[in-house]
Amino acid sequence: MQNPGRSGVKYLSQEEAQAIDQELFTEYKFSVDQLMELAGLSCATAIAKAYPPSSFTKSPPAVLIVCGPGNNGGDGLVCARHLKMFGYEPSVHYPKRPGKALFEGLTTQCQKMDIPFLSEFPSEAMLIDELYGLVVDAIFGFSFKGAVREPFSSILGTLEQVTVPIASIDIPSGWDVEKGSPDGIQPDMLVSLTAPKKAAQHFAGRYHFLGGRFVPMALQQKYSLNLPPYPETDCILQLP
Ligand SMILES: NC(=O)C1=CN([C@@H]2O[C@H](COP(=O)(O)OP(=O)(O)OC[C@H]3O[C@@H](n4cnc5c(N)ncnc54)[C@H](OP(=O)(O)O)[C@@H]3O)[C@@H](O)[C@H]2O)[C@H](O)CC1
Ligand SMILES: [K+]
Repeated sequence: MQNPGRSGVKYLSQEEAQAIDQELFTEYKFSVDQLMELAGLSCATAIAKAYPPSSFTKSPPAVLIVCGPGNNGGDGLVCARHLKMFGYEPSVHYPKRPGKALFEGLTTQCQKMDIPFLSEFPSEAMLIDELYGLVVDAIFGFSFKGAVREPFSSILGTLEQVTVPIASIDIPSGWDVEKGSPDGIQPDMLVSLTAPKKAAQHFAGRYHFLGGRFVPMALQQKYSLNLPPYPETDCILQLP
């Protein structure tokens, strides 16, 4: 087996993560909506496990979800909807919206569930700490490359200074997908989808979960993912 992580699970290169993603769509005929729903539900479930509403210092448990322009941002919108169902009070910042029906639909669903969309990102980290007990980072996933462009570089600059925990979906945003980023945001939680990416080896937060229990066994074997067994019917699994 190549490149096994601490739990024996394989840590994927950017190219492998994108190849598996493509294969799920082209060969296995999943639709993006299907996998995004399962990915977002996994993230909300992991959050509820690590940060139950009772652990928040303020009630209602307010969560700020920052969504980026790609599918990672879509996972964030799905996560926001499920968090609301779980009793949290999510607010979304979604500054760069792709003009696609999938994302418009997810946005409408959130709006109709009274999830506010903030037009401006709070400029001060202190303000975020005062208003929210958790930040969900759904800005970039495994397709991120190069230097961060605006408006996300300012947003990530602010997030580097917040003291409330950050939960990152799939990759801590701004991190090189393989090498990580010692100067970037340092999330308290990482939910790796399908399988962890190489950057996850630099994750030093408290909670690393695996989510997205949708990879057929033949595909797991083709890429030697060596995924640990999920407990019973759970959609998430905590990695050591
Ligand atoms: N198989 C799975 O596990 C599934 C995972 N899902 C989630 O999807 C993401 C990957 O989604 P993808 O759309 O391929 O990419 P990203 O969300 O990472 O982001 C792409 C957008 O980001 C912009 N981008 C890239 N680099 C930069 C940068 N340096 N600065 C600013 N913006 C950047 C890019 O913009 P362009 O201008 O280049 O077009 C893209 O718009 C995966 O990580 C999971 O979270 C699926 O939901 C389900 C299947
Ligand atoms: K992310």
